[in-house]
Amino acid sequence: MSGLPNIKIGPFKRAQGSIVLPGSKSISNRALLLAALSSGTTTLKNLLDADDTQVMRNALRQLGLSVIDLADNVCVVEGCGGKFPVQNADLFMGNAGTAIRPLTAALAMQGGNYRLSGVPRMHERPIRDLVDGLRQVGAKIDYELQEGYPPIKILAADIAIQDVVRVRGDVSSQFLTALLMALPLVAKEPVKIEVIGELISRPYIDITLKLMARFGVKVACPDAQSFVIPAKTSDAVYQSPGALSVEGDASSASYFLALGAIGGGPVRVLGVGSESIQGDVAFADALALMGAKISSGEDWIEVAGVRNANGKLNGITIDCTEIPDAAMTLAAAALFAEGPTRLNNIASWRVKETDRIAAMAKELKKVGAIVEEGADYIVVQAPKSFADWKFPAQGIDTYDDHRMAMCFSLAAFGPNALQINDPNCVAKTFPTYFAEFAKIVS
Ligand SMILES: O=C(O)C1=C[C@@H](OP(=O)(O)O)[C@@H](O)[C@H](O)C1
Ligand SMILES: C=C(OP(=O)(O)O)C(=O)O
Repeated sequence: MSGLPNIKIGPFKRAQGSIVLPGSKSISNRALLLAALSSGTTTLKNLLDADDTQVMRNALRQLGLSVIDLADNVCVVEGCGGKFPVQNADLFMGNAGTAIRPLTAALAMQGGNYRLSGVPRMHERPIRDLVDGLRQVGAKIDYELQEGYPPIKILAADIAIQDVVRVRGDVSSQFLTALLMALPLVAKEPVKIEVIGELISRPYIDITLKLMARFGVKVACPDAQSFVIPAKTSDAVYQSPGALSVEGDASSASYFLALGAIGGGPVRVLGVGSESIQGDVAFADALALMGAKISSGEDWIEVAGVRNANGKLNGITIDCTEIPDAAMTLAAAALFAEGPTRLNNIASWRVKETDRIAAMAKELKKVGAIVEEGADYIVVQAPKSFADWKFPAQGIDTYDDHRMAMCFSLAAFGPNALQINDPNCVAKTFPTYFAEFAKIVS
């Protein structure tokens, strides 16, 4: 599909089948970094092969690590025991938040000189709260173009660990994740990280803590806003667990689960289920609230149509602060619901791959939905009947946002075929999305 300007899909009526999910982006990039920082060799299984995890792998290789890709998404990482072999590097981070933010923090602990940059949109995505946190322990970081945004330069500095490091958590949880993973490298004494104000996207912090524990570092959480990192007892803080299997991606699952509701199902996703450590599995609960028939096991979730006799979902009002990514799928599923769907607490959408609230609103209107947007919410009302759907002759624009492309594949269950522009942007987290989609729709 590489480079295709657009694809035309649908109209479809049925979705049925099962899909083996690619590995979780969030777990893959954390596991790669922790494996690199640990002592010992780690064999990562079911690692996500996509743009976001390739930029992390390439950066680690540039930093002097051995990161070897084997067949079947197995990757072997030779840990460096906390000190990267290369102390000067210019690293390209694409548009991967889970790469640039944690790496910035880890690099700031190294005493070397590094530059991190990305695609133009990355240079519009905030990093100030992380830089402010790192400066509290003596890190020297300069903004190259615009204050508060990449590209950034990390300059060699002596890190002087403090008892308490404060960080804001209301723009992105990735800043806290980055500090949590990096500060153990230098914590001669226990360090408390205090979150100032609201902490959004909390389930991603739980992923961070669970993975750190797998690599031998246990963080205490005396209250919801405080995290205590233990004092290091040896130079190599992180210990390789030997092998680590990456779960399927719960955000990627959301598109197929929604298809199982609007296309009758059953559609089963394999790789995430009741045992998942990812917050986005809660998408299934939101879909159940909309009237979908859901069942699940340890590592699978299935959707078999909807409970309503008319075959439609119900509109709901829901707080999305814990499922920022899968929440986009709810906005698209709302095209097949009776009554409005209101998604609250989604301000962070505005600083992700694109301004997702604006992009969603604009494209949903193109197919005939009635949409209201606010600073931190969106309300989506489906076209009243099939006759009220509009046909966007120029297609649906995707804004270089993988989730826009994947969400709008759902809209091919309306009355018209649909053109999706620049579908290849799914490569950020799910390069084979449209091939997998084609296998289950008719
Ligand atoms: O830590 C992570 O793996 C992520 C955290 C979330 O970002 P925010 O914390 O910025 O909401 C999420 O949207 C992103 O896709 C992955
Ligand atoms: C927000 C996302 O990505 P990132 O990790 O770049 O923040 C996303 O995948 O939806």
